[in-house]
Amino acid sequence: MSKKLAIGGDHAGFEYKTELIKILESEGYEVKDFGPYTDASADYPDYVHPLCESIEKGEFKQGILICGSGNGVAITANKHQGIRAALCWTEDLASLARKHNDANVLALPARFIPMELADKLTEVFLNTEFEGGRHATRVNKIACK
Ligand SMILES: O=C(CO)[C@H](O)[C@H](O)[C@H](O)COP(=O)(O)O
Repeated sequence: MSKKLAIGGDHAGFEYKTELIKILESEGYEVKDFGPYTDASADYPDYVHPLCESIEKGEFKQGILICGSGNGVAITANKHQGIRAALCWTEDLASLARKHNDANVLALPARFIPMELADKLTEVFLNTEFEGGRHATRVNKIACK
């Protein structure tokens, strides 16, 4: 799996995003931060759309999006045909998002999980492979175009 990664969110995810970038870079990931760059109130679509377009263009294989509940970023990301964003709050969900759904974006709910769990979910997501097989048949039927 590529060590290049896209990350973004909104003000509610800013602190976790900052922490995750530090951790990921210390692990050798090249992380592009799509913002926001402060914790001032921000509109997550302004950051989510550019990140998703970048993944759709092939500049990144995977991304992490963080907002308060994770729903705003996930809903926005999943408007993109090339994006499969999964909102995860347990390790099993993060693992299944990769194994069964080939999710390419992890959506994290910063206001509902501790930072240590956000880190763990990210690790599981980035280190779990898609199982393919029957799941590939289904995943190939997701996009609408
Ligand atoms: O969009 C969201 C809900 O799905 C995110 O959780 C946002 O971070 C949240 O709505 C931000 O709320 P705030 O009151 O503007 O801080």
